[in-house]
Amino acid sequence: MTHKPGIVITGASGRMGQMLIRTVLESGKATLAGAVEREGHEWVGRDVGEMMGGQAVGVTVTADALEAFSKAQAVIDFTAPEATLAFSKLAAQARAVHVIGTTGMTDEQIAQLEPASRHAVIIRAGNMSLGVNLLVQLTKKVAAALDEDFDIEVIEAHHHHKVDAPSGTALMLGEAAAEGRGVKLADVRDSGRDGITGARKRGDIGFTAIRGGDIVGEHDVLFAAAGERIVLRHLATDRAIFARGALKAALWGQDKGPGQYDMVDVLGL
Ligand SMILES: NC(=O)c1ccc[n+]([C@@H]2O[C@H](COP(=O)([O-])OP(=O)(O)OC[C@H]3O[C@@H](n4cnc5c(N)ncnc54)[C@H](O)[C@@H]3O)[C@@H](O)[C@H]2O)c1
Ligand SMILES: O=C(O)C1=N[C@H](C(=O)O)CCC1
Repeated sequence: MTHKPGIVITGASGRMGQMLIRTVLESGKATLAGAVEREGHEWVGRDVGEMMGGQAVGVTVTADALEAFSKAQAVIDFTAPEATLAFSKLAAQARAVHVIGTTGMTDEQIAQLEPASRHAVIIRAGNMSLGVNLLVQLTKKVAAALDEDFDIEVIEAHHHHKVDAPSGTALMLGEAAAEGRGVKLADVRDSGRDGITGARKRGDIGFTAIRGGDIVGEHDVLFAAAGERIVLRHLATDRAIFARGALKAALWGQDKGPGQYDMVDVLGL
């Protein structure tokens, strides 16, 4: 690729925002076309490189997302559900590829992305890493091979700042397990056990969320039967894996037609 797409990073000061900015700047495959933060945020009006504690990079953080998007070919967005919905409309207006890493969106919010996807490419995944997307495929296969004698539990662990549970990744894994079993996750989902819950219901898919310290992201899919257990596990130790996946998605989306895609499309899994 000779032309390097310009990429805007939203939520520039966030854990993922800063990792994405570093990843784009170091990639040699894209340019940093903008950095967006909330109105009133202390980084707005300042050079993003300096705010990250390094050299100036010539990109001033702005709260004017549409202005930034209109100068870019892609937007990488790891923020919060309400912000992502607003950004989807603006990215579509600017005809920029919108890569969405934000988790915790409700089904209603996800449905609201549809109008934007008629005009622009949207690539959304609760986890952008190669490893997790492979694990999703494995989970589907294992669930399809086993019957309900195997209880399926998804156990996830994240840092203490995380605001949504179960994690987006846990839900991807739960969806994959449900698909493998030929059921709808909504019909068998069991999250947040507490108190006298009664015995586990056969066929349910359970979720457990651990929050603590600086855990980047850990996911187990447990298949537990009488006398044996299978555990499929992914451990993330560096947020760079998510940022690399998101950049790959932004580049992949450049020659695609409007619509909604995920990392399985991007990675060809
Ligand atoms: N899909 C993946 O691979 C993946 C990986 C890691 C994190 N995530 C998700 O990414 C999201 C962000 O995670 P984080 O750890 O970086 O959180 P964070 O709290 O560190 O960062 C979020 C940033 O978004 C900014 N923001 C919020 N509303 C905004 C708005 N309206 N305009 C501009 N900026 C706004 C905040 O100011 C903050 O800087 C979460 O939903 C998380 O679950 C997804
Ligand atoms: O740090 C987070 O927040 C993460 N969120 C994603 C999720 O909800 O699964 C991916 C892992 C890190």
